[in-house]
Amino acid sequence: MASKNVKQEIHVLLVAFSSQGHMNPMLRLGKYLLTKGLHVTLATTEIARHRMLKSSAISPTSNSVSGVQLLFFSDGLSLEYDRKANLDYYMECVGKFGSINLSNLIKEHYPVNGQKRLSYIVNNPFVPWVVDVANEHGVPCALLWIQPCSVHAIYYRFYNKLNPFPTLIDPEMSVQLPGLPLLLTEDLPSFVLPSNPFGSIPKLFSDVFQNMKKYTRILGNSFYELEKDAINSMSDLCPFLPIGPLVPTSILGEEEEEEGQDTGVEMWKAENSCIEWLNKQEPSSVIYVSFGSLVVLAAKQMQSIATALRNARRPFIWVVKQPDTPRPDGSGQLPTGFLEETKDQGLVLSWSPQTKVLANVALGCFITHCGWNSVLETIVAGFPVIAYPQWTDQPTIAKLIVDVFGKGLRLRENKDGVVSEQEIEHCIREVMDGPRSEQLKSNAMAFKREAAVAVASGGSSAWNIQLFVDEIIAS
Ligand SMILES: O=c1ccn([C@@H]2O[C@H](COP(=O)(O)OP(=O)(O)O[C@H]3O[C@H](CO)[C@@H](O)[C@H](O)[C@H]3O)[C@@H](O)[C@H]2O)c(=O)[nH]1
Repeated sequence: MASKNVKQEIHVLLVAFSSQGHMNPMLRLGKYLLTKGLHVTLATTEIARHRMLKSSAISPTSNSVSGVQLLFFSDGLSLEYDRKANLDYYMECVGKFGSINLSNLIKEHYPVNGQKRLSYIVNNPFVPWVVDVANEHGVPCALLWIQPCSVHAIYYRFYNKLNPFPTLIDPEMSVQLPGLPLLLTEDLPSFVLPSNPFGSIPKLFSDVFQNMKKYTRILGNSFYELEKDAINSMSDLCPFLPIGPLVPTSILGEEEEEEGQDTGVEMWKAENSCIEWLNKQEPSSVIYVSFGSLVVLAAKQMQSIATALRNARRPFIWVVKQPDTPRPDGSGQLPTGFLEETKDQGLVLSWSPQTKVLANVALGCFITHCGWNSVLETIVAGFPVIAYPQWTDQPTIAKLIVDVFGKGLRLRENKDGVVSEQEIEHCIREVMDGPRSEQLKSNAMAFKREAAVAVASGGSSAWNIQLFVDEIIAS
């Protein structure tokens, strides 16, 4: 009883960049910490609050999700400012104003001589300045790395100049790093390549990876059995503590939470009626296509996906998220007539309840941009994927899917930079019922079982979370 009272006085502050794919793993970590009796608050920028109110993920009077308290601070920009179109300036403002405003928030909510003592801060890599704010307040800070450990291992070696990376300008180059398969240019995270147009991200990562020592722990949204070679390869350099997969409890096969409280936030309103439609489809028959929250595909690419889906003559769900501002070049738009031609075959949604879709037995395969949350969700759900990576960590994740996890195929672009309809149709056939289908499905099922073991009591991730909780309590 005495130890429970001690735990109840321990407050942990999680700080995340405001996108859905960044906040959700943090919230799921927060939920684990809550179950251990800690008090947990998640802080992010005001723009997230604005989007969550719009999608009804929170109400104007609520200040918590799944028991995790929410706090918001300003990034110094107006809510209307087009952050996506000005990424470099946006990142600069988040760092400059976010650090001042977060520091003030900490002073206000955890006053030095007050009742609430802030014991620990956890931030994600896209708000790296948080570790300095934590130091300023004398609070230990851990990093939650929200991409694969393999990507962490590449960046760590690249930004600390530990391994000879050949001239990255050479399109024929390859790099062999410990614990990883041979990586070609097409397999590397786009931010290390000279073609990367966003100056702010390499600068941000360079700071993060040269300053890993500021953190007490590097936690990771992965699990040991999934990336053991990469995780082992980092043990002497910068130990990585995998505590994932941080996915909703419903897809993990644990108890369902209340509607809308599945340990996550929804920045866009999901079209839940698709579940009823899915329930009417044959098992393992449906192709699910989604490219996450950020990617907008070129008009030609939309055309070839549309043709491939129509020709595949299988049921499908395609998430086509409308860009915030319509593009005059037609990117992100469905070809004319597609909806009418396929109305008896499939559904096009502007946003899906993805984790519920992936948990449905009707799902056969997922054509994905390889966002790490989506890929972890398919690992837990246990079916194969078709990888069409676009940027950032996605090329490396596609490489892992094909060559390390052995649970999917990668779409190849033609010389015009487009994946043809024939290529998409071919991969769909291969994954659904081609000669390699059984092996891909069996590998996918094996990782599903391993993921379930990792998070269950006594499993590798459950063990690591307890280790971290013990460190927080002892701090
Ligand atoms: O219709 C949809 C589509 C997606 N999702 C959810 O949205 C999240 C998307 O996350 P992710 O798959 O990681 O994609 P992004 O939002 O694109 O994620 C960004 O952040 C990830 C973590 O850093 C990186 O791995 C990606 O490359 C980067 O694009 C997932 O949880 C999905 O379940 C839905 O609920 N409905």
